[in-house]
Amino acid sequence: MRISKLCSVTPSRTKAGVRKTPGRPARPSQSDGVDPVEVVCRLRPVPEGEERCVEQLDDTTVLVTPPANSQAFRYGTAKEQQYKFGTVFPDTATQKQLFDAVAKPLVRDLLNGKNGLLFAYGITGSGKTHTMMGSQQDGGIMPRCIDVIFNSIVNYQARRFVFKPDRLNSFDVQTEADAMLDRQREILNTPKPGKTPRKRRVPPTPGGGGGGGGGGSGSVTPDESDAASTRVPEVSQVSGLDEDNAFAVFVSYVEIYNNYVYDLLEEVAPENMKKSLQSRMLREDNNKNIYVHGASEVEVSTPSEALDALRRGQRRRKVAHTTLNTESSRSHSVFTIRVVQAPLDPRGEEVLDDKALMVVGQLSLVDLAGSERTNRTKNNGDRLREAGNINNSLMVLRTCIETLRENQLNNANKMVPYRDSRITHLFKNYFDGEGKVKMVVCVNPRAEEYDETIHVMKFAELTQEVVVARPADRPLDMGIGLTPGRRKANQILREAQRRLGSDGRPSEAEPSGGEAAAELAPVFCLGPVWPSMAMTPGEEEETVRCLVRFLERRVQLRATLLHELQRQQDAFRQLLVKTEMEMSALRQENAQLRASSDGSSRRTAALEARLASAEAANDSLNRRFRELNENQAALVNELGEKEMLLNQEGLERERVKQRMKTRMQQEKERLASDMKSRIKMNREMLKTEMRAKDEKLRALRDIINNEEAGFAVPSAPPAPAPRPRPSTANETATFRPSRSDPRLSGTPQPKRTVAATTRHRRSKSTDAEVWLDHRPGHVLELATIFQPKMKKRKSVTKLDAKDVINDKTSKYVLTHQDQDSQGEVETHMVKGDVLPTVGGGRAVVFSDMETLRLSNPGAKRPSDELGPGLDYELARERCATGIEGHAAGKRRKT
Ligand SMILES: Nc1ncnc2c1ncn2[C@@H]1O[C@H](COP(=O)(O)OP(=O)(O)OP(=O)(O)O)[C@@H](O)[C@H]1O
Repeated sequence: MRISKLCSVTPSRTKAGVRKTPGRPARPSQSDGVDPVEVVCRLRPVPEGEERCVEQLDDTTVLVTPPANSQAFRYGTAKEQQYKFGTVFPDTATQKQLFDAVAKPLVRDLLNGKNGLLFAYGITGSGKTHTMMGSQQDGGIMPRCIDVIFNSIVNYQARRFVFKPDRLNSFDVQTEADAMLDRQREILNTPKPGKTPRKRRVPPTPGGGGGGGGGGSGSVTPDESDAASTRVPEVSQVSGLDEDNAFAVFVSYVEIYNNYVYDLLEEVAPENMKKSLQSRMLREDNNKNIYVHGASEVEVSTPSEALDALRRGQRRRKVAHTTLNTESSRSHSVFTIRVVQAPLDPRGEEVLDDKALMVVGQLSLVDLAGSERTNRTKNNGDRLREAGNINNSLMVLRTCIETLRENQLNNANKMVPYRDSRITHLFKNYFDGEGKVKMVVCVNPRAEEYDETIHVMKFAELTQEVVVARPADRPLDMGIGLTPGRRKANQILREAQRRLGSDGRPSEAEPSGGEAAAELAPVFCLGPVWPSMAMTPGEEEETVRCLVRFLERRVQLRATLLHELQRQQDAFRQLLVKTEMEMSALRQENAQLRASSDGSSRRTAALEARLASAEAANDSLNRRFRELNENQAALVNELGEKEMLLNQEGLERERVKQRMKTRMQQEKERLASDMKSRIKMNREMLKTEMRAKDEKLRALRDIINNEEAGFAVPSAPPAPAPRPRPSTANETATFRPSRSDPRLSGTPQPKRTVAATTRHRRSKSTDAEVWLDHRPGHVLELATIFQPKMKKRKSVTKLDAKDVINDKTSKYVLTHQDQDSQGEVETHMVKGDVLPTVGGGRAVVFSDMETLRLSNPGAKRPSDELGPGLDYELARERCATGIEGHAAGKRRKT
């Protein structure tokens, strides 16, 4: 039901001096058939010395000051703010004061057949449970409501099981016989005290009403019963109830945990106690009221039975420990009290069996779970999921309230998302105008709680701006023509019958039959009390006249009553006849309907079963969906983390690469410079070696020249040694011995009369060659495999001119032995061609030198110094340098 009217601002909301939130709309007045949601604020005590952020300014206003360590203060968005509520209860306010002001009017409404919703809202640890439950000695709203209800209906309670829930959110009236059967069944089903030693029945409280029968749910543990005995009950009551009605009280207790509804009063066998409860569905009854389908509704006849049910449910509530509050409620709990009343029959004896005459009032007392920040409570796993669900359902509650307010302000018809959360879905009827809504905002004034308290304050203030339609008064007097005072008349009659003996006379024990008659008088009286009949002399006539008048009035009244009786009897008879006729028609119709109803029932049962399985499937899909969502969120987080790691690794790899590059570059440069210096050193060594060898050759030439006096070999002055030049790969590959080197040939260069014999030429005339093998001094015979090949030769130790100057000798070889740098014997064979000179002489032109050397392969040779890592280019260069150094065409045999 949409509330379209908005009304003027109430004076209390526009009090001077109060800084209001800008743009706040006017609050509707109550004269429009609507009531605003009543919001009161309760501050909880703060330990001495702790910093506060909430102060009470007056009965309706609080001042919220941001502390320096709050987020809002840090972001610079904080400022002092005043909030106004219906009433502000200071931290010294008692439970009774709060109950009288807030909950008692709702109990009055309940007993008059109206609905009410009261919920406690606030952050974790702000005192919601304390406000709703309280302690044994100082009960909160819930136990006080129970006490006041029973205090008020104690004399008008229906017998147990007369009203029976029909499991479709309504009640049936049973006949006294059926109710008695149920009572007997209950007694039989109640465990015997001997079988359950840890539990015992609570004796009914004195004056506990005419319930009789005792409750099956009334068993408590000794501890609880002790606690009950120390309980201080609320003694007040509500007056003005219809005494001719019979009342019964039913309680149900459900919790909404992770957006599932559980029945906290579900009968569970002790062995199954630890199994989790089955979740329940929310359904709409015939009157479009939302209710928890299949939730247990327990009839309670005494406050202790009701409190026992409350405690039983609380034991099952999911209470988890968080770091904020050691006993924090992790679920929303809804304790619902339903009071059923129906008129007694004309005799004042039994309840009229007519559903239309029945009136049911409902009061829902809700302890919401605390809103909390997950990072502050360090929740994880299940607790984190709980926190998410709690915050989500509270968020939906806020959204519903905001949408309602918006609709009412703008006369719009936006859909209110009641169904987004179970808690709002369950409250839908209240906001649609089926009852009064009140909210107790519990506030913990500690400065630490500022950031969350401010959200609670804003929401609470906003809630006050929502109005709900005032429920129409339900006619408790059904206008069915029943005589008022039936209950009392019946009681008196019963009392009189009890006092009268079986013979209809007053029993001996009774003081007098007259007293009973006197008590009956007010009920069956035909007029005022009899006038005095004492005959005072002189006033007899007057007395008689007065008596006559009295009797005439009485006779007249009697006649009127008789006439009325006759009229009523006639009307009744006609009604009976008519009813009888209708009854027979109805019977026929009933038979037809029953037949079709059976079919419908079967179809309904099948549909119900399908619905149940669909709901179960839907439930599990929802659960799965939620799990998948959670998994997805977790995976997304994980992915993000992994991507971050990858990025970091990439960066690290780049850094290492860069470092390696730099090091490689440095190493390369170092090696290059190292190599250069080594090469330089080797070159120097080779040059030195070459110089030494040149020296030796020169010495050899000198020897030869000296030994062969008269041997006319013109010798040219030694030419300057050619400057070593850097060799190239090509030069190495196309190695040509420098036969023209004047240092070796000893041929006079300027004349150039004789061409040096080439090896090529030599090979062609090998057979014709006659060698002059010159071995001066002692030559060691070496076991070399390679031996000079000289087919024709003449060996001499001392050279004679005629050995050379003849026509036969064409080749000359000088064998010379030496010691190399390793101490090995090196045999040098300096070869030359014996060529005729133009003067008719003979000249030896040195063209080749062969070196025979034996060396130990294990011994270290100078070339090894180059090391294993010697670069090919470097080796080649070094060889080339060596060859270049041996400009005389030296060949090495090893
Ligand atoms: N008005 C008060 N007077 C004295 N003590 C109080 C008051 N309000 C709260 N407390 C104490 O503060 C503590 C926390 O209160 P309570 O459990 O009621 O918080 P809560 O809002 O229900 O928390 P949660 O949402 O976690 O269930 C309890 O020990 C309670 O006794």
